[in-house]
Amino acid sequence: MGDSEKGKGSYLDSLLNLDSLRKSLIRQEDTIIFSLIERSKYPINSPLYNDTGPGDLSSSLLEFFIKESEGLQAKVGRYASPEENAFFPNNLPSSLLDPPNHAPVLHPPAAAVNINEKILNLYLRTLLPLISVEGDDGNYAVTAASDLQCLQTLSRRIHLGKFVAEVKFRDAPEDYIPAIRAKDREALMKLLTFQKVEEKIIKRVEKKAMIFGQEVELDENDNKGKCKVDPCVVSRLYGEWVIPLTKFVEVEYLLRRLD
Ligand SMILES: O=C(O)C(=O)C[C@]1(C(=O)O)C=C[C@@H](O)C=C1
Repeated sequence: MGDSEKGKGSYLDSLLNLDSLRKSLIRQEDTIIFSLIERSKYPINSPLYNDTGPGDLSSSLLEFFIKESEGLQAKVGRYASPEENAFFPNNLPSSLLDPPNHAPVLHPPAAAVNINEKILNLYLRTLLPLISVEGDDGNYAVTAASDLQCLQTLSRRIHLGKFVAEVKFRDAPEDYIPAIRAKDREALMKLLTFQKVEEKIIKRVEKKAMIFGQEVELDENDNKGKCKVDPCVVSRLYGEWVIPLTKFVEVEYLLRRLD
């Protein structure tokens, strides 16, 4: 087996193992928190989000930026990965690369679950005002790039729920199949919930936001203790949106698992 084959084997194994998926979710907390810290450098820059952009642009400047960026990334194979979901999946160009030659990990009809519209609305309406200050510094390109980074890291984390659901289903099909057949969302939610795991995550992300967002000074007395992103916003983000949306993806995936 060549190096690339070995790599593929362990990559697929890691997507079918609850411990390694949870490790990946923990590592993604760092990426999400750093992306929020980056976005908080810029003010809201609201002209980016106006319904119509400059000139004859019929969408917001941010939507235009996301569509064009996704088009470019699609050509380099981003959406050939089952972990990636586009915000504007219609009419994306094909990848220039050969498709991956391993068996799909996810159940094909269920793999199409995509809740990015919800994530985008939540980001724009609720999260952005909590992490950026009022104002307009005209830095629209870097602000849009920063928005896209936040959106993609959040989307990746939340949609990893499909893999978590697949592993849980494979581990105990006899528990899940009756609830899926009965389309019983509540029973599915109960089966896939681990309260203790959630409580730990919410505490950990608050602590990480406190540590990652500190001003680092050589003289400890100069550290005023102000964080770049409010740790309470990060724990709220996880408790009220990230974890519930991940669970929503898990349920949506499972409901299609027997199709
Ligand atoms: O770790 C799991 O079992 C998951 O399903 C992921 C997750 C999460 O979003 O972090 C969601 C539901 C569980 O209650 C715990 C954690």
